[in-house]
Amino acid sequence: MAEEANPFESLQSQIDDAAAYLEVDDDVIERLKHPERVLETNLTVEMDDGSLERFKAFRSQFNGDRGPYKGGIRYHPQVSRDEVKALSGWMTYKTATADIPLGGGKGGIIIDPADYSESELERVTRAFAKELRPLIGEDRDVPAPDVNTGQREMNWIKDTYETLENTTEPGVITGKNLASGGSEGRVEATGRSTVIAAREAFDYLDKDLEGATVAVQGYGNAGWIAAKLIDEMGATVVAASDSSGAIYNPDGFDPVAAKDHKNETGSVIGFEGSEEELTNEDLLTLDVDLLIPAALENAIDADLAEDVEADVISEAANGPLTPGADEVLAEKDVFVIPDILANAGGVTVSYFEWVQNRQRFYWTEEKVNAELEELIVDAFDALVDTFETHDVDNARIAAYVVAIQRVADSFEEAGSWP
Ligand SMILES: NC(=O)C1=CN([C@@H]2O[C@H](COP(=O)(O)OP(=O)(O)OC[C@H]3O[C@@H](n4cnc5c(N)ncnc54)[C@H](O)[C@@H]3O)[C@@H](O)[C@H]2O)C=CC1
Ligand SMILES: O=C(O)CCC(=O)C(=O)O
Repeated sequence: MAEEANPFESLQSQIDDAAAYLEVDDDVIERLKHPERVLETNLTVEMDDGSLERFKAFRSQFNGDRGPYKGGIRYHPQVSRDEVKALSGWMTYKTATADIPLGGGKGGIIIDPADYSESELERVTRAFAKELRPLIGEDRDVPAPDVNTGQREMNWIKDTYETLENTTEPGVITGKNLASGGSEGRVEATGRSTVIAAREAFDYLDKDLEGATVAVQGYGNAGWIAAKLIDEMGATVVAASDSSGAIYNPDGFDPVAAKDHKNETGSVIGFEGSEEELTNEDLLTLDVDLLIPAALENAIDADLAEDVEADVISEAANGPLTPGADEVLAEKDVFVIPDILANAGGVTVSYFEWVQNRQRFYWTEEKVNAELEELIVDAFDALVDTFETHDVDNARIAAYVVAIQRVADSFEEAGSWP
């Protein structure tokens, strides 16, 4: 029977796996397995035809021991309270892995944006921003983009917040466009860290990235940029997918042309550089050197993991492997670079954006990318160091050992229980 993974339970089991290697008090570990608070709200919004529609929305503030809560806002029909809680926990351990002074949060609205006009989406977003207003702020909680949200939504949230607060506070949200106080390099940052981490893993495993074959599941912000950058590093992108299916060419294709095709038609399907169309499942089990899951949670469960043939997986998505898949892949010696490191580029450049907003002093793209490179390489080195010294089963556990220790240290150094 296929493994049914609740993302929040997956997060908690990842924490338990790592806690076994740590000398952190059980009560502190238990605290670090739950969000500090979760907002659940209903947005009632007027549609273009004058009718009213209700949307359930959430914001989970998981942990603020190391700094303001930080994490994206997702628009998707499958958003749920448990998914948002899990994503906010993963943010907590991601900011700790990258060693940036932020906590973890996440938000989401249960909505399929494809069903709504731009003006309806603007009203939904501004309604959510009103509900978020008492919770967010540059020193409290700083949202950002995630699945199906981007600069447009971030600009609306910033504008609503600043209007209601009668202030200018661009650091209340990141992932804005440049004219609204965004950072150079933020759009590319998630894909960039995914490939920097892959490059470091290939180096660590003594594998050649030049000519290595790559499959990318999900061709949105994270996936397509990862495809473009890994191609620039000399690897060959042979497969890509989106929610309509997958394209494949064993000789490789131009990832930018595939993206242009998706922009024009709405999907990678039908791209002229493809030799064959595959199902999404076929893509995940291709015999490639590197697999980049860049869509949603639970893409690979224990059953499917048995058929995975990639040597290295770099998780651009959050939570793409179930705990059962992790076990199977560890037994098969597949090197999995966990999401909390591989996709940490997004929040790291969000951190740079927040720093620039607060200083009102903006960096060049070269500076952003150089600082990002340094933090991701340092995080990878810390992971490898723990992977080797603690004799853990997989790289995810190593990343959590490092991250949980950092969060626990902040909590314990701040004082005692209330
Ligand atoms: N945008 C960001 O800055 C960050 C995103 N992430 C994670 O990366 C993942 C993707 O996010 P974005 O690229 O921002 O979203 P996006 O909305 O730009 O793109 C998502 C892509 O996944 C595809 N997709 C959906 N279901 C699929 C399926 N079953 N099989 C194949 N493709 C499927 C969609 O068609 C779309 O191309 C998510 O897990 C997100 O949490 C992580 C860190 C930061
Ligand atoms: O940029 C950010 O603050 C968070 C991005 C995000 O939601 C993620 O890393 O999953």
